[in-house]
Order: sequence, then structure tokens, then C-alpha cells
Amino acid sequence: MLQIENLHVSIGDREVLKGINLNIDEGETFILFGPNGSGKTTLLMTLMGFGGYTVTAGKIVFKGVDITAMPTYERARLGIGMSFQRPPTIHGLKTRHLVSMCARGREIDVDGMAKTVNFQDFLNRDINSGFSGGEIKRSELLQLMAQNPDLILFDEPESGVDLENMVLIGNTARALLDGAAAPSPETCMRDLRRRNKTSGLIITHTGYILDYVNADRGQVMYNGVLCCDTRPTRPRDILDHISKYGYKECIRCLN
Ligand SMILES: Nc1ncnc2c1ncn2[C@@H]1O[C@H](COP(=O)(O)OP(=O)(O)OP(=O)(O)O)[C@@H](O)[C@H]1O
Repeated sequence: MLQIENLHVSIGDREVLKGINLNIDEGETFILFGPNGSGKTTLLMTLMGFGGYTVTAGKIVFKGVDITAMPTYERARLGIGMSFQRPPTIHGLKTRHLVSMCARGREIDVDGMAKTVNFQDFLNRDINSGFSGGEIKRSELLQLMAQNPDLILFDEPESGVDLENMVLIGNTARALLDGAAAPSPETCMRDLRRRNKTSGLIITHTGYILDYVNADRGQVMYNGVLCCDTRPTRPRDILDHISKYGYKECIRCLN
């Protein structure tokens, strides 16, 4: 589904990503750990094609297409979606309108979808205007439901979320990755089972999201490189390792 080869990315004149190699298969969920400032968000923003992130070497291939130089809207059309850590407020754009736009002409039941993330009362508000941390995350999930991408990039889905909302957000993230979020009333179980699973790349500091999604593999990013690929790569094991020994231990294998 996604192949990243020797990716080097600079912001201004500073190199932030220093040769990332990563493959994510169809239906696979990959967890990215790493200390603050190590380059995790930079990787997601680069995959989504945002300006300011200059690829100086390497390439990104998605569904067999080299997307390294592709504009963001084409990547979204091709099937990449992202839940941002801190999405912008857009005054004058109602949430309902943005959610409809995410569906790109597909007929969707915006109110029904909003109900699944308890977001009906926010549809007529400007996007992210005064939204709390948990409301921002639910808004992001609603947009992803409407977009129905094949690869979802989640940047810290737990940040700013209370424990009760974490259950809702975690279960919705799992449903999205299982290809089972917001099925229409006509969707039968057989159709649900037939759907291809969505791939995921999730950044987490706390690991709360691991209680909900079926995380297959993980790695630690440290100072712009991925490490820990010779260690057990089960995300739980990595999280335990970080909790016990800290991130510094993860880079021992790089030396
Ligand atoms: N627009 C920018 N201009 C200058 N430096 C930037 C910019 N965006 C990111 N950086 C720098 O790039 C480095 C990597 O940032 P990034 O946000 O990717 O880290 P992160 O691993 O996601 O951190 P966190 O866990 O705190 O979210 C940081 O040192 C950051 O200050």
C-alpha cells in the first residue's frame, strides 16, 4: 500500500528526516513512537504533501504510484486521509459543509455519521472554531468517515481527549481501520466482511490507542531516523521498553 524509500526531508535549511524506509501493507496498522521533536509529524505532513516540507532525496509510493511530487488534493483523491494533531480553525466554513466536501460527490448521511461520534450539535459551527480537544478529534474522525480513505494517518489521536471520549475515539478509529465505520443501513454483514481493510499509520506517545486498534507493527523515530527494527516490533513491547528504559535505549542499536 505505502512504500517510503530513503526519505530525506528538510524544513527551511534544517534536515528533519534523515533517510526513512518504511513499508505499510494493505490493511496493516503501523504505530510510530518517538520523543518530542523527533520528526513524526513531519513524516505525516510530508506523506500528505503539505508545503514547507521539502523532499531532498528518496521517494514515496502509494498504491503503486510515485506521489513524491503530487499535490495534497491529489493524494487525498488517491486515498490518503489524515487526522491532524492541531487542525486549523476555518472561519466561514461550516463543519457540515466540510464533511460533505470530504465525500467528493458520494452520497452520505452527514447527520447519521455525526451521530456515531456524538457530533450532531456541532455541524452548523465553523470548523474547529472554539472546539475543545475532544471535539476537534471527533470532527477529524467525522471527516475521515466521509472521505473513506485507504490509508489513514493519525497524529496523536489521544491528545487532549478525556477518558470517556477516548473510548468513543478509539472505537471509531478501529471501525475506520476495519472498514466498518458508518455503514449505510443497507450494508449487510457479508458486504462489511468483503471490504478491504484500511491501512493506518498512527503516532502515539501514551499508547492509549493500542487498547482499541489492532496494531500490527511499530517503530521508534529518534532524531529523524527510524530505529528498533531489530527489536521485537509489537507496538506493546516497544511501549513497555520505552516506559522501562526510555527512548535513549532505542538508539543503542543504531550505534
Ligand atoms: N514550520 C517549521 N519551522 C521550523 N521548524 C519546524 C517546523 N515544523 C517542525 N519543525 C521542527 O522540526 C522538528 C520535528 O518536528 P515534528 O513536529 O515533526 O516532531 P514530532 O516528533 O512530531 O514532535 P511531537 O511529538 O512534539 O509532536 C522539531 O524540531 C520542530 O521544531
